[in-house]
Amino acid sequence: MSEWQRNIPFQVDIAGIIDIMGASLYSRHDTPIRELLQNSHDAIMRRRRSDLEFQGRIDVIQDAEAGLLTFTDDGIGLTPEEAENYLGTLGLGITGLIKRGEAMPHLSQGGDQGDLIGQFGVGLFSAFMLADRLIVESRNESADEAVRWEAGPGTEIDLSVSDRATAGTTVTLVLKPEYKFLAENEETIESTIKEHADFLPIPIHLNDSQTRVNVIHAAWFEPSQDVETTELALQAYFDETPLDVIPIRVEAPIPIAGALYVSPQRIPGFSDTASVMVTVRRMVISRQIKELLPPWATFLRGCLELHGCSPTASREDLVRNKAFSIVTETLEDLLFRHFEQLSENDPQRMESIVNWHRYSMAGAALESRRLREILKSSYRFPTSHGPLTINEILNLSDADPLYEEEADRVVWYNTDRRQEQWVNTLFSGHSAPCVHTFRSFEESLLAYSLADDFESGLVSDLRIASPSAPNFASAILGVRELEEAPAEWMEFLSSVDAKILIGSFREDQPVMAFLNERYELAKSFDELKQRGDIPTGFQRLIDSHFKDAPSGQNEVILNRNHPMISRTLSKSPGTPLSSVTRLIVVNALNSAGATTPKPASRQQQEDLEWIAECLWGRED
Ligand SMILES: Nc1ncnc2c1ncn2[C@@H]1O[C@H](COP(=O)(O)OP(=O)(O)OP(=O)(O)O)[C@@H](O)[C@H]1O
Repeated sequence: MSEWQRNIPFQVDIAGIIDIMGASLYSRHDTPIRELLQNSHDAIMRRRRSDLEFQGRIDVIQDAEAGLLTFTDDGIGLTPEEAENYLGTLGLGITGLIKRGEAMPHLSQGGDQGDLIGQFGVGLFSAFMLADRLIVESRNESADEAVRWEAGPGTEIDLSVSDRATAGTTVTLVLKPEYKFLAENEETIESTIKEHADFLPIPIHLNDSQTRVNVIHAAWFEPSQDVETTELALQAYFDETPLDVIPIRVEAPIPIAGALYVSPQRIPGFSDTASVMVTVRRMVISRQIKELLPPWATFLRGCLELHGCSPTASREDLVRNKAFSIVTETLEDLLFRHFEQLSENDPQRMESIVNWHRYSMAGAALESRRLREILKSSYRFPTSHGPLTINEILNLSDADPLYEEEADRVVWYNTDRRQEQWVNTLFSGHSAPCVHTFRSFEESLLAYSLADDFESGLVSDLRIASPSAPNFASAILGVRELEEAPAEWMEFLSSVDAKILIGSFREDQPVMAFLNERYELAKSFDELKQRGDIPTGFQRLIDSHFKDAPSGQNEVILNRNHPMISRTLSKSPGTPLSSVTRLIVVNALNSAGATTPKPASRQQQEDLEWIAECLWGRED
């Protein structure tokens, strides 16, 4: 067996790499345009270092006839050696070397001042996604001659002398047939430039037009922002009227600049799609960076420059690194402070913001105590006493020492929309309100907000407005001597599917019926479940809701003070009068909004026949 060892260089199949870039790295076909604008930007920035007055300019020219798209800048340019070393080496670029502090001193000119965008040395190659051939003609400002560099994705590179007279670089894309439209359609290129480079601090001109395509200036990036100007700028740029503007300028622990605003658009459900635009060194990275803002702030829009964050290689997202988490923490704290101050200084505006985005805020407040504190004075619940904030509800809910020994405050709530009117009537004579929480997250928000108070030593009891809740019957309904009905009556009334209680009321009513929404809900879900109609994700949600708050039952109180009921109860079930009572009970539940269970409907028929028979006698 012969022994051998060889040292071979890595082989890179450029055409294959370009395929990968197109298919996996970049999600859009216009990415190479952004990359080339970025290279021009970096070259101009490097030239500005030696000439602070230098403004620079980028020109994009479409040549429909020849199928060419060219990018020209008057930046620092490349020497023939630099073109040879850096243009044709995937993964190596002067920009990246400068940023990493590895560049020769004459290249870095004072080191990275943080204004260069490139870093990976792959951007130029992305042009092969669109082009069969790429031609770079460049002249370094202090070089004796200009250079021409030409290559196709799988070809050798041709280097030659160029007759370019001025400093700068022109990159020409000989477009693939399927991308020829990029040389023809002006609007496409214009919107791509705006999409990515609207705020780049260098004018970009298309097809020799006098006016630049990009806006460059945005009021929200100004070092000393004027809120009103920022508001107008946001309004014009995002085409909506902000409900509130939050100018942002943080230097430490990480620089964040820009402005956010409360959108007047309602965000459906608990959406997690943030729509804040992010720039890094003014190049737009994305209009939808996820997880940047806290989950409760989905109603915010705006634009932020995150100088300290690193774009991913595709430059369509940010790397989730330490800097990113510092930015998210800083932003969350800043937003909390903004809304806390707004609650103090302009409670009405805060209330209207909360009202506009109430469901996303209430849902998110379940996860955040600090947000709950803000909502306590700005989130209005519908109550029997009109819309009230939690603070107002608490102020009105002092416990009556006559009935309550343990609780300092008792907050009554109702979860069933169908009994809203009825509950409002019951509470109208009381100083304490009844809070309507028709959505389960509102019920949880109320419960969590009361629980937050326990730490301060206040015991607030949250009770559902139903006869089984302690002291409801006595304190609110004025029902005395409430007790469960004897077993024989429970049995007799079992088909109505409700808990049967007996009590004495002041009013001249035979029965009172209370619905329990959860019970009705649970019944409907049970039916759906049996039919297999509920998607598993939804089922899990429902199960957890019922686990946290077990379903109760509808309830009926028979009034023993009512002459007919007292006569009925004085005998055993089975008399015609007891059948009349059963009909009245079903009717009371129906009037409250409950549906009649099937066995009760059947029984209704039998009850009616039995009563008729007793009235007229059996006809043979
Ligand atoms: N218009 C230009 N003017 C001057 N030099 C350029 C120009 N375009 C490219 N270069 C040089 O070519 C190198 C490679 O460019 P490329 O776009 O591949 O990578 P990059 O810009 O360094 O990094 P990234 O891939 O992150 O954009 C750059 O670092 C720069 O030195």
